[in-house]
Amino acid sequence: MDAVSDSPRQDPARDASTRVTPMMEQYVEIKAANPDSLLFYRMGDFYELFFQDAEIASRALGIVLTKRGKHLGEDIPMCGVPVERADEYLHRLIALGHRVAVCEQIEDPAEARKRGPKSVVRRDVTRLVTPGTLTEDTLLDARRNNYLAAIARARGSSDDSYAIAWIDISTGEFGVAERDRIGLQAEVARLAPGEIIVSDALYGETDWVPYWREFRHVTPLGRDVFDGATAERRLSDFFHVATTAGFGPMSRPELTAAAACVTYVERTQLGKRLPLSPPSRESAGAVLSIDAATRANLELVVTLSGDRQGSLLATIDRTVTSAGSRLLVQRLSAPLTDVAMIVARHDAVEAFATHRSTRWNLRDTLRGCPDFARSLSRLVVGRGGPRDLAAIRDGLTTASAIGDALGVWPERTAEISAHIEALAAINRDGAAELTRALNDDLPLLKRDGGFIRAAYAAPLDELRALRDESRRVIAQLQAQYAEETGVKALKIRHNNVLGYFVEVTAQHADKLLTAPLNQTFIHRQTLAGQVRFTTTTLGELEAKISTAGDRALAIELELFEELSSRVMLEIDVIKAAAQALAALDVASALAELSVEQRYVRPTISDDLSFAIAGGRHPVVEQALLKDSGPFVANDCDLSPPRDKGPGRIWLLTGPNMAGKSTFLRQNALIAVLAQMGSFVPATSATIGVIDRLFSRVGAADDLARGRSTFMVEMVETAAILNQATERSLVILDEIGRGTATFDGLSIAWAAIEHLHEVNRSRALFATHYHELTALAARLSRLHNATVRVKEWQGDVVFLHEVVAGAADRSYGIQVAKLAGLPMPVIEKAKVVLAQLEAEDRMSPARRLIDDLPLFAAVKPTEKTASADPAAAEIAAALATINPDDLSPREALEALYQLKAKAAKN
Ligand SMILES: Nc1ncnc2c1ncn2[C@@H]1O[C@H](COP(=O)(O)OP(=O)(O)OP(=O)(O)O)[C@@H](O)[C@H]1O
Repeated sequence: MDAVSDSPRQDPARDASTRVTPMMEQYVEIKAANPDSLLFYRMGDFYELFFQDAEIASRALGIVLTKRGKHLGEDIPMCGVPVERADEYLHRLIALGHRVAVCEQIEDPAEARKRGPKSVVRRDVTRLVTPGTLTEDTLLDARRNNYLAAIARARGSSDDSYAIAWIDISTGEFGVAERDRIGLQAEVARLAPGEIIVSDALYGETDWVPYWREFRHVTPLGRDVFDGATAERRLSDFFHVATTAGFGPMSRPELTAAAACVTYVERTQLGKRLPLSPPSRESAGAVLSIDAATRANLELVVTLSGDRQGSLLATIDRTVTSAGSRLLVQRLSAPLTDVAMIVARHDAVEAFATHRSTRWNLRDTLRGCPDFARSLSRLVVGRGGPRDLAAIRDGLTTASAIGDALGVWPERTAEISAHIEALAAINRDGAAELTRALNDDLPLLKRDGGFIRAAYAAPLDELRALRDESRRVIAQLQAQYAEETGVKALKIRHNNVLGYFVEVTAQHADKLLTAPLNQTFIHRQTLAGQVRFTTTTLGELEAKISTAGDRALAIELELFEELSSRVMLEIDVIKAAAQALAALDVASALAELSVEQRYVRPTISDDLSFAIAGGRHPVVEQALLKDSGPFVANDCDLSPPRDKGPGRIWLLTGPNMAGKSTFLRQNALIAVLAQMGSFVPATSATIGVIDRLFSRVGAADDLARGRSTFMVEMVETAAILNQATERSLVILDEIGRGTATFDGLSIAWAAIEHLHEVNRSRALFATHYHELTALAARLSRLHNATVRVKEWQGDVVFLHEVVAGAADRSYGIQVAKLAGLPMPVIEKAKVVLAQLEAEDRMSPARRLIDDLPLFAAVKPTEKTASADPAAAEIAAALATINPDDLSPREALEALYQLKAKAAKN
């Protein structure tokens, strides 16, 4: 967006000969200080936009573009939005990628008038609105965190390292982590920030430009924000601490990213100190790493088309509060890897699952609990209203009630007890004070008044009585005037221009305009049908009413500040209580889900087991329930054979539409659910903790980055083969499908061997290349599985049962028939297929599978390794390699060396 001052016609300072109105002078000065934001300039009940801002906003918002006077001889384009609807317009502008500077009147217009008739009301920008720094409920999704993320880089001699810091200013959450480039991108995918800030330098780097393009809101910022040298000081200043050491050790890029976040937040909130928690450092490996492609493919929190509906999240979300819903998203996005922590979460879910009445009571109580963490943040930045205080009151009351109820629950687990402790720390007097102070029905804005309960503050009661009394007197006065004038229809009315006035219809006006009544009634205004008057008594009454009203409001506003500052004193306790309630909501919601959907508690272990009995796909199962029928449960066992060595790979073949992709995904989803602390859709599940989850399922062109479908597929496959470890779970669906048959087959073949021999991950591999099933004879941990179908009168019937063995054919033509391809096409296809199958018996691919020695170029299987000296040498070399310590380049180098060794022998 161009700055207004960039345009010569908009900068009056450049033409000293031209006189500029004082208001325009003020506008231009403020706009010049905020060149990259649209300026909402407050004028009475409107925010006005001028010049280029007006043109942009009128187009974006579909509002009328008008003119207001002249500037340097040209019309000034202008458009405006009413103050009470500003949030709605802000939302739309932010969503379109604009930033908005909100400029308020910071003094009473009466003060300005005192300085002279031509003085302009003082104005200043009170807030910069950007996508990552929103606090208003109307601008936020209640069920998702809205993160601002800062990315900082530290140049290394071999590899650069990166840090990401993230803040949700509406809840105060603050996290930081250091990662390599791939890990960083995985974190960004997990957090899905509303806005990313980066240094100008990193933003402009050719290598990074395509990545930034994937996001709607990336804000490049100057060196001062990303300066590593001042980072520690800026961070400790923000938290008013002498040093950041108390936050735990942080690397230089982490400090830089964290400091960039707080500096940006301070800038956009113009110095207001938000109630941020100190940065909590997330070490690599603490959570299950899921790269962006896998996250998208598995549709964890949104579907591939970006909707919540249809995602795993939507399927499992039974939370009853917004804060609970947000925590569920966080947990689903970052499953744990620590066995004890996962087990503690399962304990809590089990306790609530087995005790129905406790669960139901808890959920009932939580249902009425407002989103008080967000109210707290609004109060701190001075954007809170009476309803936010009420939310704190109700939140604290709920928290105390739940703390009391669960505090005496004999079945509470260690994790539940920790939450109860947080609830017990609440100062109950605070909630009681708010209850005494606040009315039941509250206005949205504090300036509307009327939110303090009667009998809470004596001076307020007196003023209100005076105001109300005067109103009664007005009603009496109206009756008295009607009597005196004989005009029954005489009314006393009020508007903002005249204040209180006497109104009669035109036909009675003469009476009041002539003696003797004109002694009392002073003419003010004549309209088409009515004539308006005032009287001395009415004027006096009006003054009384308005001063009483103003003074009452002033007292209410004072009390509001007093109550808010009392709340601020307890900020940490209130935040901890909100978090505890969210965690209890999640645990009881997952319990509700497990009972409702027959999920079971998984066994989590430290080994490499992965044994699912009767597993179901959570999303497909619920979708099928609604329309077609029951979901067929299937087993999956990738545990190491005889419980030794690495896990297995299942090679899944089967006709189209049989359910291969569903099976692959369901096992990945079961792992995610288990490690996030949920029960799982199965009859039993044992899972050795997975460090990284990879999936390559389906792909679309990535035209934005100039990649074809096949290229995307290969990039994702390369990432898996370069990074997966023995602890990883890999899901590969139809590798090689996007290219010519032989190329595809060869790539799929080599990928399976690599997975088996080098990555040694637990893996599921679905393919249409039935030739690959022959590999099971040579790869000891490769297991063939297929999805059963029945042929019935020339048609195919899908049984969706996964059994040991290999599929013999694809039934593609039968599926095509089901899809409604015209009969002549089907018949012709059958003829072509018969011909091809006859030739295929002689095909080079067949011969290759039969002839090619599978392990000519790779390490032999572990079974024979010890007997063969060459194999032993390679095994010894391999033993010195720790894949986790290798960069992709080093891994490739190591692989070349191993191949060279194998070739030499
Ligand atoms: N276990 C199951 N029980 C019941 N229905 C299932 C099951 N698995 C899959 N289905 C149904 O079959 C449909 C096809 O499944 P899926 O897409 O997994 O097949 P596929 O074998 O991967 O097909 P293709 O090879 O054509 O990609 C699903 O949309 C679902 O409705």
